[in-house]
Amino acid sequence: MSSHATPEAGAAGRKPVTLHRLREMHAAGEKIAMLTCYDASFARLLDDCGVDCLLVGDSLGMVLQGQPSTLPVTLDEVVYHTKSVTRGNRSAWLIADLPFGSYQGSREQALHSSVALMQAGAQMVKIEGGGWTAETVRFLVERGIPVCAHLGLTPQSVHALGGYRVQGRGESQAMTLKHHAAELADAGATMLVLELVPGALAAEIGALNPGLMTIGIGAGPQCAGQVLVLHDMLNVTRGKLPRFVRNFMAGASGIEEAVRLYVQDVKNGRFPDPERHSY
Ligand SMILES: Nc1nc(=O)c2c([nH]1)NC[C@@H]1CN(c3ccc(C(=O)N[C@@H](CCC(=O)O)C(=O)O)cc3)CN21
Ligand SMILES: CC(C)C(=O)C(=O)O
Ligand SMILES: [Mg+2]
Repeated sequence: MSSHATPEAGAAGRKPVTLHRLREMHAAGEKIAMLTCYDASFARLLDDCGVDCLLVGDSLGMVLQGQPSTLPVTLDEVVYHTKSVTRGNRSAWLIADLPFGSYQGSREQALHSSVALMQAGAQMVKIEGGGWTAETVRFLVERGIPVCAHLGLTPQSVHALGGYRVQGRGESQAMTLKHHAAELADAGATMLVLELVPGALAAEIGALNPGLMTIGIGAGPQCAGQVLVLHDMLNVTRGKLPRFVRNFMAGASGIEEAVRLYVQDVKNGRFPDPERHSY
């Protein structure tokens, strides 16, 4: 198991990805490649393949635990996986999801939950929803916690939304989404995951908020970056997958090549395909 890499060197000896570096990439038009990650072994592999950001997503409830939604996931569970990912990761930027029920109670609850994630090794927390969340985002950002917002299909609200459906269709829904994005940007969010929204709307939100790095999942190619659930892009997930997923194992010799292909195709704009993976 000997390695000739220096202890602090990650993918091809890259320097740690910082918020400063991500902003530079964004300004230069270099796409940000993000994947979900839940354990130390994959953290090392994804980091070695040049994935910019790892997300300890509450999707772990579905892909690791077999739950029917992300709602049963607890803060302690996300903390546990964040600690594992932190140990395996060397240089990728590490984001952890605030799970359902860990931030809605009060700004103080959101702070306590975020502290737990940051102490587990996260460098940024992700919070679902718009409107009331803006004041929580401001509270966290003022206290030194970088925040990624999440709009569009917010899976913790699946029962309120009536299923995993495309969001922001129609003029009034699109207006609300744009309004929420602007409020979150003003509150100090530095990233924004846009899930299952029309590509044109995602592009518009990015253009209207140049300080906000938009990360799309089923939101078209005109985002600052892309994210997928690891098990989906590695063709591990069984059953019907959302149309925005591409199986990167097809045409790859193994997991490492599939991940490198993902990074490459996000960077050069070949993923997502505006026809097949967008709405
Ligand atoms: N494995 C996994 N991958 C994910 O991307 C994911 C999760 N789990 N869990 C949490 C949410 C749920 N997600 C989903 C689930 C289903 C669709 C889906 O079936 N979408 C339809 C579009 C429906 C419409 O047109 O309104 C599709 O065909 O893509 C999308 C996102 C995304 N997230
Ligand atoms: C799919 C991403 C954006 C997520 O929130 C998760 O994996 O939980
Ligand atoms: Mg999530």
